[in-house]
Amino acid sequence: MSSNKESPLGRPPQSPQAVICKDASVVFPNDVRALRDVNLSIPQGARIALVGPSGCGKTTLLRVIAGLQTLSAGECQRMEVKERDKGQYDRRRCATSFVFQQPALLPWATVQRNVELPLKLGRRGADDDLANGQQRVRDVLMEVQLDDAMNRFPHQLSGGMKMRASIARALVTNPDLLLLDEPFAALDDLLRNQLGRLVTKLWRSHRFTSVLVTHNIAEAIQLCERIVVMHRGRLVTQLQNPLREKMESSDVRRSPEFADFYGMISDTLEAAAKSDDSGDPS
Ligand SMILES: Nc1ncnc2c1ncn2[C@@H]1O[C@H](COP(=O)(O)OP(=O)(O)OP(=O)(O)O)[C@@H](O)[C@H]1O
Repeated sequence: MSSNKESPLGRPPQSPQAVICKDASVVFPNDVRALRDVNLSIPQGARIALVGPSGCGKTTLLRVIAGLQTLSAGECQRMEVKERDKGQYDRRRCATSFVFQQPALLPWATVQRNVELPLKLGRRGADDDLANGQQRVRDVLMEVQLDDAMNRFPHQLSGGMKMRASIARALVTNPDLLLLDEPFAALDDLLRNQLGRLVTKLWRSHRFTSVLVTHNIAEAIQLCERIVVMHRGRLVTQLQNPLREKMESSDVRRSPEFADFYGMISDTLEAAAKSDDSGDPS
């Protein structure tokens, strides 16, 4: 018997895991084993980072979590969301949005048109009336501080502005799950930090579950409560971020705890790489 009473937000109070992967494996047709028996649970509202060397399977795991990649074995479940829509309770699959390294904005459309695109394409948006959708676009552009640039075209934006437009486009559908695949890798450190702070601010107000793929250990520590270290398709270890209470403070990077945790992650990565050198076939 279920005790799923809806919370005031219209979501069930007891559905703690947003994603559960059990023994998930992916073998591509060219026999590359991109994921091997991955077991991963992601609580609702958590922020998880996937780190590891190039080719270790981070993007493949992200695609599995999104439901875009078929598994060769095992399973991956995403939460079902129950929410009130026009007076009726409706079950739907969790809404997922992606942010990629390339903002991939349509060059012939203004920022406003780019951001409203998912509402036009998606089922959820189609249910909204036009006025609501347009208000939502304005709200989200305000949140990413692009409201003044809504009538500009992508070629009239800086790299950081393009990325903010891409983040706005991901958030306009109010996703339950936000998947970020090296979103800031092409940007300089200053912009990377600014956008990291923006994503944290947006997480505070929207409370989506997020999974970040990054090669940047410092970024993983500043943006995520749990760091998942991968190597050759396996989860090597999952580390709880001991700095999670302080990770938003601007001087956290100068603290000894930051250096310790950074060192622990890079030691784990190095140890995994050494196991390759020693001929460990796993
Ligand atoms: N569609 C595909 N067909 C065949 N092999 C693939 C495919 N996609 C990925 N691979 C291989 O699967 C492995 C994992 O790739 P994946 O992109 O998940 O790694 P990654 O950790 O995200 O790498 P990077 O950090 O370089 O982006 C790699 O060996 C890659 O070459």
